[in-house]
Amino acid sequence: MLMPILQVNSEDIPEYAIVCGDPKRAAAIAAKLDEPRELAFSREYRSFVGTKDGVQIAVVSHGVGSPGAAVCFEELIRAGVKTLIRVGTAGSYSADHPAGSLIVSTAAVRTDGLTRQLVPETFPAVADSAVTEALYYAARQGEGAVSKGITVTLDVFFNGVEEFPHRKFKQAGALAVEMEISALYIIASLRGVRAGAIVAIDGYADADLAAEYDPHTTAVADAVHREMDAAIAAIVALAGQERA
Ligand SMILES: O=P(O)(O)O[C@H]1O[C@H](CO)[C@@H](O)[C@H]1O
Ligand SMILES: O=c1cc[nH]c(=O)[nH]1
Repeated sequence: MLMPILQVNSEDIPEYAIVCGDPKRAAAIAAKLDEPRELAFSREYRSFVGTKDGVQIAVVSHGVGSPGAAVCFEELIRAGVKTLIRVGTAGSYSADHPAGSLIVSTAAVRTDGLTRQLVPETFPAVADSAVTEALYYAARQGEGAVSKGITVTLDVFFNGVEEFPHRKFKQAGALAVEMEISALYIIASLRGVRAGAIVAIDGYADADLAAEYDPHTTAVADAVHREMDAAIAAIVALAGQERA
């Protein structure tokens, strides 16, 4: 069956998928797989499939923001994906997590517009525990700092006249902010599949992003490569657990 927006055939989509915002990052992740094959490039959604240690993995970009990303997650699940891992970037809430460090997201604050139109506001956006543990273990095999904790999903990147909500979420224990994980966790829960996410810190959330945002430093690029490797290794480990 052809997925109308991703333009991929369900026959080509395996049970495991890595998703990320940037189509170029999707190509870089696919290049780490054996025999990668591009399936489609439709709108912001660039789709590949390849294998690692005999496990078939799809890699698909979802663009920026929860509504567009939700379309990607929904079509992948309809096509047969049972485990999704997001490999993203995020702004840090503290000097404990500087640019170049990694955070595995255990749950997401739902400061997005999409998920409140899917489930009640009291419903939590939580990662699958097995996926989270596999990601955290795999990430710690690489060099560099890795933490796990709550992340915030927000629709706003460049602020307007309203205050960002970062101060109160930091005080409550959140570690970083990005733009799609709550959608991933809520949709995974709704559709009965499992999901997890890892993000590379690319700066501080309370910086003036319009003036200072630079996700193209060597430290960030290295962290993105470490999180790509961690996601692939986590999927190979999860597939091994399922076979056992
Ligand atoms: O690096 P990605 O995966 O795109 O993630 C983050 O970067 C984008 C903002 O620049 C948003 O999509 C945010 O969630
Ligand atoms: O949403 C995002 C993503 C990366 N960095 C940020 O500061 N915010």
